[in-house]
Amino acid sequence: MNDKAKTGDQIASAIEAAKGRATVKDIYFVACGGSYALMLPNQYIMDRESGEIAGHALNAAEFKARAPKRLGETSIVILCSHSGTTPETVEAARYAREAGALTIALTNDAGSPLDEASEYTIYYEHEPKQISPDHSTAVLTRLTFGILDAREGNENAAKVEEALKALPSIVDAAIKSHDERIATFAESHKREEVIYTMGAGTNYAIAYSYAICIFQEMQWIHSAAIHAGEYFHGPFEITDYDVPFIILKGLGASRPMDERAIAFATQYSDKVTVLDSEELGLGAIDSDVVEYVEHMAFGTLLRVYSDKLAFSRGHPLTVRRYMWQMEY
Ligand SMILES: O=P(O)(O)OC[C@H]1O[C@](O)(CO)[C@@H](O)[C@@H]1O
Repeated sequence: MNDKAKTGDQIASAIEAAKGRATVKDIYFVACGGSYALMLPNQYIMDRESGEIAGHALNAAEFKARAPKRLGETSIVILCSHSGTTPETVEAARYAREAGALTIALTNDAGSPLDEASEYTIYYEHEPKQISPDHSTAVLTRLTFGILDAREGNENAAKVEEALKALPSIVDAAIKSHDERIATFAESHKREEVIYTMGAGTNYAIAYSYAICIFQEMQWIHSAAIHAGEYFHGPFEITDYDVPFIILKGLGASRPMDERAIAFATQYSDKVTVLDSEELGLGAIDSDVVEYVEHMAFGTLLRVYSDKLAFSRGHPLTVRRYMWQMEY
């Protein structure tokens, strides 16, 4: 169990360090797999909220291979690895630190190689079927807004803190209200060989992590995350009456993209599962910031969906053929 007071202090220390830098031009959000997916909404936040600092979310190996020319003392590199051991992420931390960047790591494991390699570390809580301000994705959002506020002043930072406090009860209620739908989804999809996911804005991150971590990695179901705006530029050709999709409908700036994709997909496929932020109760969150937190509600709810699906398929979420079983 994580010490919540400690997480708050660690976030504050990292923000203080970011404030202390003479100039900050870039924040690189660097990780692999599920932890990389957590980074994507933060690039979105930087694009929407920062007038001075550019945000870049990158896979850790890509970050090092790309060797951004601007990387240096004007950079903050935020890394995340749940285990703290993913070699590419640890290596990225070392590389960024050597380049003079401020390195801030998020991990669930104190004393891990990532912790050792980074200047600042923030430990987070982990309970996939719940959300709280101390869960990884919320901690990252607090850090991003904290840095934004410290460097530029940000009028949405306080609203985000409030939204994160309101989120747990909204999500718990949404999970309860989906009880029957979760069971129906699991039974009706247990023999599917392919399930696509779709989203836009911050919710694309959830579509992506669900496709690569839940369907491909943990269920060995073929999948791909389709950006709702990109759907009409190739992927919609695979739509058919028997092709399943999960589509996330947000309340943010991307909602029209979601609506367009849902209208088309539901016309030609009989197997579209739509999760709507509004219907989940996210309408109660301040409309200025709902798009920065709604992906957390989708992520938590979908994790409950995957538990039930895994049970119906008789394929536990913990089984791997290759990951952690061999050299790769
Ligand atoms: O660096 P982390 O967060 O420990 O991730 C390790 C692995 O866990 C996952 O995020 C999910 O199992 C994978 O995508 C990744 O390879």
